[in-house]
Amino acid sequence: MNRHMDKPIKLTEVCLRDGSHAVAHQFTENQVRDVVRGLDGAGVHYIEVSHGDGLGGSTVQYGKSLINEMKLIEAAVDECKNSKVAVLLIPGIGTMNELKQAHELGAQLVRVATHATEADVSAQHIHKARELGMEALGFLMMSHSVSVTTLIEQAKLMESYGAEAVYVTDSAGALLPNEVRERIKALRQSLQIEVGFHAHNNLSLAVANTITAIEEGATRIDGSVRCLGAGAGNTQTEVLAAVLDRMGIDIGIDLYKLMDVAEDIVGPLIPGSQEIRKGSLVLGYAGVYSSFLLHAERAGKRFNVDPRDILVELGKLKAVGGQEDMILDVAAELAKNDKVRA
Ligand SMILES: C[C@H](O)CC(=O)C(=O)O
Ligand SMILES: [Mn+2]
Repeated sequence: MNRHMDKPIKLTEVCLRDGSHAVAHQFTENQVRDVVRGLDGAGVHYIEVSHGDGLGGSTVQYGKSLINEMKLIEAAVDECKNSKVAVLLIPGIGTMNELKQAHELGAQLVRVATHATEADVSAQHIHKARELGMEALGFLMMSHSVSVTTLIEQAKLMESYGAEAVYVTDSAGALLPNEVRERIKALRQSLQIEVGFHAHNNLSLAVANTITAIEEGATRIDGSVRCLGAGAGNTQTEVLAAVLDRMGIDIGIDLYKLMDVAEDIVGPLIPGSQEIRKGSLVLGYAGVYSSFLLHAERAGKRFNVDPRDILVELGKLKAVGGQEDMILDVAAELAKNDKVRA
């Protein structure tokens, strides 16, 4: 363990939840079963399964799932021998009903996600999860967009509701290593509970930022094999596992087995490529919610405008998760302005 760590690192694999954005929520039950079997065999601690926008996300606004997420959660639980199944819930998108259903199907942990200034809406879901006997963690999205002081205030609210950890969630992949360091350090100094970190790789900093977070004492860490996640994806789990191994930090995962899952099972599911391309780079550069990428690309085609212009505008407007409808408005407005100029 490193000098700041008082607990072992617990890894949550998010390729079946954050990665749901990258496959437009089209995972099949067999795909989920295969991935979970592989991850469980490699010793991954938690495997998150839900629609990309969390429980209840299958809507016209966020994208319809091919298969009902409850069926996928049930299948994942069925495949796990040691790993625990986690779910994500954004209050208002997911409700108590979905939380109870996921729990009855065997999900053992929920991450209650709110925008970084809206922690107060997580109270009842955190309480409910604890009452059900689930682990309940807070997830402060778009953490780059608020001051450290605000982040501390919001994290403390989640702690007061009973959260057992709070994550600095870099939804836009916009945080620089020094900004990760100051956020994790501040939360570690201000909270009694564990601190977590969730990265996106839009500026190619996900592994470096995750290591920085660990150095500052974060013990709840997210990764996605082959970077399968929104935008340029998350911290590539198998790469992180190799780096941690080189650093002498044992997280109890079989590196070769994890590499094989990445190569043989998850790789073939990836529709495009998770390399950093102009769209995902602009997400990190302009500080835009990573799951907006595919929506912006579609809107760009529909209105014949450059998706980068849409994303930059959304960054200026400080759009937050849940405001996906703004993407079409912005694209339509840009198209109108282009016509006026022409
Ligand atoms: C619902 C989002 O996709 C949650 C997340 O993974 C993030 O904000 O990043
Ligand atoms: Mn994410």
